Amino acid sequence: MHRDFQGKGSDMAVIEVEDVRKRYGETVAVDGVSFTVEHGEIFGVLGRNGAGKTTTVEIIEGLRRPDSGSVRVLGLDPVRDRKALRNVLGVQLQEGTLPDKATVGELVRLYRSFYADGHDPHRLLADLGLDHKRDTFVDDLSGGQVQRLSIALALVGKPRVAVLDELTTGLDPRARRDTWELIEQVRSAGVTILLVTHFMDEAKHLCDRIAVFDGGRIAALDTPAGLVARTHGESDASLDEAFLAMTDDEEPRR
Ligand SMILES: Nc1ncnc2c1ncn2[C@@H]1O[C@H](COP(=O)(O)OP(=O)(O)OP(=O)(O)O)[C@@H](O)[C@H]1O
Repeated sequence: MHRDFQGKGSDMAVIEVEDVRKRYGETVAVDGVSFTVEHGEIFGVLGRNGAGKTTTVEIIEGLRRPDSGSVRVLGLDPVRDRKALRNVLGVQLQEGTLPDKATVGELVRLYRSFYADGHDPHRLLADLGLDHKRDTFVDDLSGGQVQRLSIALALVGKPRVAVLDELTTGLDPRARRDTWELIEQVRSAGVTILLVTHFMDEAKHLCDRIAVFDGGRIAALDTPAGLVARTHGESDASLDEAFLAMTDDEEPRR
């Protein structure tokens, strides 16, 4: 994996989101969201269903245009510079988007061919515990194996930025731990990671900072420990409790 950040200086923010807004008809999905993700960070995006996470992430990936505001990824505009971005951004596809009648090996080799540089498909599949499934059709994989394949496809092009959505949904406890370890290795190789998750233990374990989305806005942005301290002072409350306090409409917003 690359150790060098071949960018414009590693102190530059890798992802810059500034006052992004997006409506779908009457629904305000994203309502003035701003944040930056630094090089080498694992940045978590947490929030209840419908909080605006996917819309924000899809705007970062260039799949949707914001109504207003701006986004830069490694200095690139995700819509205008989509081609250039494709070479440096790895995206984990959602379940159901992979062709059923392709094998694991075929897909990883195909995705590898999209990039000038990349990981060895065999090695990557071995790291993800999928080497014995190389000749298996996507159709015949378990849910957890499809999930691991989607991670392989996001990483095979040695991206400098990876967007991982529901990273470990459907994985058993052992596979989750292995995946966390892999993500930590990917980060230590210099990859910046944006992680959308519903799992508090995952956010606490992996993320340097977390943005808590609520009603299309960022309700809080801090380290996992900082989020707990905001809502529960020095107590040993969990991140779950902090999250509930920050996103519960019955409670005063902090
Ligand atoms: N294509 C669309 N057309 C209309 N409304 C949409 C569309 N996509 C999302 N929305 C609405 O925008 C709001 C934000 O949705 P979004 O998918 O961004 O939230 P989310 O935080 O990712 O939710 P989840 O955790 O359930 O995936 C929701 O009210 C949702 O119903």
